[in-house]
Amino acid sequence: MEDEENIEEELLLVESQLNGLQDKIKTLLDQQEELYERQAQLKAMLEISKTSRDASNSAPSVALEDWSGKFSWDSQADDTRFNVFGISSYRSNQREIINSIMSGKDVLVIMAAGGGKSLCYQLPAVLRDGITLVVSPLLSLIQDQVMGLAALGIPAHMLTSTTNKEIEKFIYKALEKGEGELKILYVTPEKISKSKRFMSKLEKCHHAGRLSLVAIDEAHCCSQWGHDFRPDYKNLGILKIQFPSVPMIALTATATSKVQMDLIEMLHIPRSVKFVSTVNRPNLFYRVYEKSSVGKVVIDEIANFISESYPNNESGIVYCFSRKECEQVAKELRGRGISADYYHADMDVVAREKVHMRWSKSKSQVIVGTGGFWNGNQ
Ligand SMILES: Nc1ncnc2c1ncn2[C@@H]1O[C@H](COP(=O)(O)OP(=O)(O)OP(=O)(O)O)[C@@H](O)[C@H]1O
Repeated sequence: MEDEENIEEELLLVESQLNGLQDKIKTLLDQQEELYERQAQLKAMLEISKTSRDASNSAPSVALEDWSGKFSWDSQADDTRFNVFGISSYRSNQREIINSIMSGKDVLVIMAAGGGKSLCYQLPAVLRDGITLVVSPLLSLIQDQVMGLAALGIPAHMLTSTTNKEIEKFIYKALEKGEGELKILYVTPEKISKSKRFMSKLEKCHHAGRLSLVAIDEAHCCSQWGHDFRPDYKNLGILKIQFPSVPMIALTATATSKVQMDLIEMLHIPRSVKFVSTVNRPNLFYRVYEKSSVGKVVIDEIANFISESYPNNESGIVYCFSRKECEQVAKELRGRGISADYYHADMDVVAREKVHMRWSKSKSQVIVGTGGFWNGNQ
């Protein structure tokens, strides 16, 4: 009897010790989880910090000053800049980039959005004999560029799924036979990867010595490490393989050193001269507002923010996560008197074009879009 009591007593003691241990184990496991989480955060921070240091430390492969000296085309370039493009002076790196292309180099340009990348290939396109091929990912952007160039009197066309037969015929004749006036031809990457007919005409153009320059806009789309990888961009390497003597310029606003290395490899431009301009844009700032949990209130707040902060109908973009949300938010904003259109990947090309055109001509104030609208519309 006494034995049993002793055993029970000890059992209670062991159980209480076990409970104590369980608590300690739980605390330790919680601690371990927290440490793992912090370890992952610190590793990610280190990776980001290294990547951005590499990007800012990576000096151009040829000293900048080598490209800012005197060149035989200086006066012609100045004349074209001023009298054709209406630009009174170059911005940072533009002249050097233009000089390196005019010298026949391949060039990689990393320049902030709105920094003036287009001039870097459009001006050499005008100066050099022959046709410049520009690959750009978005139809609406291409349309803007072609309209802008036409307004400057520069013969530019686009060959895309929306191009009519007559223009297509004109472009093919210009490529194949050098007939008609064509200086800059815009295509989407699909044209390069999917149209054998186009590639054969381009080959003929090159063979006749009329392909003067290849420009790859939004070049970060080549890399699957970039934020906007496009499978068709992966095939653009064919251009350097087929036309090795034609200088190539790859332009982007955002590329980590990993993306830069990737796109240099994919486009086959290992000797490219690299120009990195600052991505610091002091005119941009973030402001964070607490979001209400009530959907209607959120829309009211967005609508109030737009009408109070932008009373003169200045244009802007509202981003949403899903396509359905874009449509709903645009509708709600319209209901509150704000001219808003939605834009997302489920819409067909014509509908997207229409929205982009309305927005660029200030016929609608706000685009409600998914991330896809960001590309090229910064
Ligand atoms: N040297 C310059 N002086 C004044 N304006 C310029 C100069 N270079 C370019 N611009 C103007 O700056 C604007 C932005 O240029 P551009 O569209 O080429 O920028 P971007 O770098 O291609 O931007 P994004 O990445 O958004 O496509 C255009 O209106 C262009 O005419």
